[in-house]
Amino acid sequence: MEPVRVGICGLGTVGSGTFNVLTRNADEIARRAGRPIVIEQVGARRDNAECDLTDIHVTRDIFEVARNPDIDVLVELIGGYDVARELVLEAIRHGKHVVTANKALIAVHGNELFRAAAEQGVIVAFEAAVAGGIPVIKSLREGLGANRIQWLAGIINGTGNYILTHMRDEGRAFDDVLAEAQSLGYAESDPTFDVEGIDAAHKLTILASIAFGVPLQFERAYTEGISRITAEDVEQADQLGYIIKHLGISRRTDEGVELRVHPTLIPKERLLANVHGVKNAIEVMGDAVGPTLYYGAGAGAEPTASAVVADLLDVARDIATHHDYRTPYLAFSGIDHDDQHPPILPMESIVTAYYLRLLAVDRPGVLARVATILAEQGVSIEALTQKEATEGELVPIIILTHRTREANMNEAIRQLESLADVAGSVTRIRVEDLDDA
Ligand SMILES: NC(=O)C1=CN([C@@H]2O[C@H](COP(=O)(O)OP(=O)(O)OC[C@H]3O[C@@H](n4cnc5c(N)ncnc54)[C@H](O)[C@@H]3O)[C@@H](O)[C@H]2O)C=CC1
Ligand SMILES: N[C@@H](CC=O)C(=O)O
Ligand code: NA
Repeated sequence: MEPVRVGICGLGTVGSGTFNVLTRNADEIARRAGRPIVIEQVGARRDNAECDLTDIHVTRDIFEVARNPDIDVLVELIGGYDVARELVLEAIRHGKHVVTANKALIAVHGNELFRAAAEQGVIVAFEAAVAGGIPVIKSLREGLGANRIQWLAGIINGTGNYILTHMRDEGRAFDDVLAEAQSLGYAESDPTFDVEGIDAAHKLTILASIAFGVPLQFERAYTEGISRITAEDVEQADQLGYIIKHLGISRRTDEGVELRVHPTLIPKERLLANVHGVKNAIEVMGDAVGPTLYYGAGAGAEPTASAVVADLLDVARDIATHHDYRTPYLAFSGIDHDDQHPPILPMESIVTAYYLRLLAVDRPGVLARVATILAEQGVSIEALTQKEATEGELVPIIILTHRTREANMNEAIRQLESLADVAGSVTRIRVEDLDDA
């Protein structure tokens, strides 16, 4: 059969990994695809010493790749929103299939890109965009197709999990571990995307669309990062039998779909509590299959390349299939035209348990006043501990609550912070038992 001709744009961490995996495993990949997958052209600002570019047609103009009549598939690995969007739209206009690892692009511009691709009848594949090498998109979109998905929760940022793991286990400083994650090629070009939860929210947006059949709505995701987690909270969580992980959570309720990314206390014995370093894991609950877990490297050159090349194999197999008979981009047919899909819920309406830490003046009646405020908001307390005074006259109070509405918790925290007995702000970390697992 005719080879599939690939143009790779961007030769950084993932671009070089993709180049090398495709080259090294060319024979194995050709046997799987039933035809060779060949690198016809590379678009890169500069060569990369990791890649042997002898005999490769290299251009400094990535748009030349998008317009090259000898290219069947453009692989977009430059990252970012705007140029990547232009590049992919240009490739689609020229009838090319597209493979991308760019979650920012798919989460923010995906609805537009899929419309354009459907009009041209071309594939846009993006397995590498969520959880790097873990084939979670394929699993959700195809393997779990029989199920009504109930919820999914995952560690979906490798850099963030790497930082949390090494800070906790080695007592190292945040900035020091972040620099290491950057040097290993895990971090985004703007690492605030990793540490402030934006990258995880991009990925969760994509997972939720595929799980629940809703259009991509990144702007509705609640996003909170790991930069404010303190060693003290890690220690308190540990004493209570929990570990703090940065989770993306999406859940179907009677009212709509939750879409939230935030640090979360989870019981130490849960599988997700034991996912460390750059590893990612996503737990998916289906009504028929029950809980399933997907685990592996969430970032890095060759793990991510593994997903990019798997998408190229899918393109090679599906290239001759009419667009109407291919798997839909987001797993459900006609998401765009279907206004029956559930809404994304505002954060105020979610229901979860909470860990609270506050500093109070050590005088009679303080605990009663704290408990009264919580009770008036309908928040019931599971455990309350008053610690030894650490800061002058101030004592830390740690509270675990039962499940309650976020709006009630917001009001309770507002009132607690306005008490004369309470110093500074109240730390709030959500608690999930993931108890169907
Ligand atoms: N690094 C990782 O572990 C993972 C990265 N991704 C995604 O893969 C994509 C690429 O990420 P990395 O390889 O880590 O980034 P990178 O910064 O290492 O590589 C990007 C490359 O694209 C080149 N580039 C950017 N704009 C260009 C232009 N206009 N013309 C020519 N070259 C251009 C840059 O010079 C750079 O070499 C991003 O969308 C990222 O979010 C996804 C999963 C994992
Ligand atoms: N920066 C991302 C890369 C993979 O998506 C991460 O750390 O997870
Ligand atoms: Na993946």
